Amino acid sequence: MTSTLSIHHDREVRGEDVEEFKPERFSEGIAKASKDHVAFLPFGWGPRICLGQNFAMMEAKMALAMILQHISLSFHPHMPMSLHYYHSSTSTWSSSYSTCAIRCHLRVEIALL
Ligand code: HEM
Repeated sequence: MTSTLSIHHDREVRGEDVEEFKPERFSEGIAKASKDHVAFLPFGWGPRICLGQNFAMMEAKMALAMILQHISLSFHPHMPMSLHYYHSSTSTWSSSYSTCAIRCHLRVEIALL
């Protein structure tokens, strides 16, 4: 049985900062987030791969969309911003997709209900 926890915390593959919360490590896609592009297996792999993978991803996107409806985002006027378009065919979740990643600092205002 493969240990997803040890794969996702392998310093040789992910670097010494593996324990740090750095979502920007995925800014150029899953394939470039580590030295081994197949070492990201949140839903397992092979014949016993998670049956709810697509459902879980859809739910996560819906939850994020619902949260974002109550948050106002604006670009920070003094922070640099870079915009990247990339295309990947190695995603676990889709055979092919195009994505735009904006690396910037945001001001977040949350509207309390
Ligand atoms: C973020 C959410 C989820 C994560 C990270 C996740 C992750 C996993 C992992 C790691 C496995 C084991 C795969 C393996 O043994 O190689 C698994 C199995 C499974 N998951 Fe999920 N899962 C999630 C959500 C769901 C949901 C929402 C459902 C159902 C609606 C679901 C149904 C299943 C089932 C039925 C299996 C067993 C598949 C089998 O043994 O053939 N999962 N999941």
